[in-house]
Amino acid sequence: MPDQLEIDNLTVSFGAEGAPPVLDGVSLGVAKGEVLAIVGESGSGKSMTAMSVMKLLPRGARMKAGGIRFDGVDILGADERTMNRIRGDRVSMLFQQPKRMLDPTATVGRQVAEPLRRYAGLSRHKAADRVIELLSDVGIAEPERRAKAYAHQLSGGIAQRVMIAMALAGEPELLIADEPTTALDVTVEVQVLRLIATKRAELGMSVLFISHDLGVVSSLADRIAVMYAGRIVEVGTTDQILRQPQHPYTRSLIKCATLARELDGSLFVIPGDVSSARSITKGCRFMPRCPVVEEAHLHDSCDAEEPPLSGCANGQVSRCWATIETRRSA
Ligand SMILES: Nc1ncnc2c1ncn2[C@@H]1O[C@H](COP(=O)(O)OP(=O)(O)OP(=O)(O)O)[C@@H](O)[C@H]1O
Repeated sequence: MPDQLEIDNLTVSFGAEGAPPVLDGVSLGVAKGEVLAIVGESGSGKSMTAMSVMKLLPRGARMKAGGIRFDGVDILGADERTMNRIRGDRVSMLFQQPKRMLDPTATVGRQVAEPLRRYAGLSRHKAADRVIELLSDVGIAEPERRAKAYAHQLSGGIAQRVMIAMALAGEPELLIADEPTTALDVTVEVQVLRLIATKRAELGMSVLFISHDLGVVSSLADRIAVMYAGRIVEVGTTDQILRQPQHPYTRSLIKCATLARELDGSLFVIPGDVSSARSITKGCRFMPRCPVVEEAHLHDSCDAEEPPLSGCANGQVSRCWATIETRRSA
């Protein structure tokens, strides 16, 4: 059965012709009911991937190649009417700054009711009742009182619960969550992650979850895709990625993750800078920061040619010459 969401060789650029793409040949699939996390440092292309699925790329972005299909619908070829229906009904999105996403001039109740009236065609009265059910369903105490509140009267955690209520109002088939807990403190973050996991199980929806932190996604994701400088560098089940990471970048991200920090109390930062990596057109983009290139004596290979995404028998794939060498000699 084909995946519910299929991203195939997606390439996106900004600026002058010939500028290095911000997404370079990204291919990913999300099966129905699956949680796929995309993880990588800031600037790796996670949000661009998510916005491409919603066909909401910023002005100036050029899609150069590739295709996206959602439940068989060609997203890139779809007209605005089809896209509005998909966005309003079948695919919902959660963002990092929930308070900024809410309209400061309208009550919570009015904002949650809006999609119910517009897409589900509920009467004002029925929508108001449904709003209270939805707010209560996402764990908001005193939903009648909260429905009358404005965004500035909510904590970050309650605002994100309101956004989740809005996102789930139409019972979407796919939820795209772009760093939805980054602005929240740790206790609230855990609650929101649990809420997303519960709702995913209840509704049987798929989730594309974006984060810079492997620790955050470890409890929620079925599979993890690791991105670096516009490229997918590793994909595997959550267990494979956390227990047997193949790519040195994934191993560095594991060291950076909150879970690892909590265990040994130290903060790890990957040495070097990601900013120029996209303009590396010949060799491995991670090579200037790679901790294994010297010890594996692979400098020439890594410098000469970008490694392909290549797989183990268990389905895990990664883009690293050292891993390919190890597999070859095993
Ligand atoms: N409007 C824009 N104009 C030009 N370049 C952009 C624009 N938006 C994003 N980019 C480029 O695309 C790259 C990928 O951005 P993206 O937002 O997808 O990264 P990300 O992995 O989601 O990081 P973050 O967590 O910081 O959002 C950025 O490094 C930036 O250089």
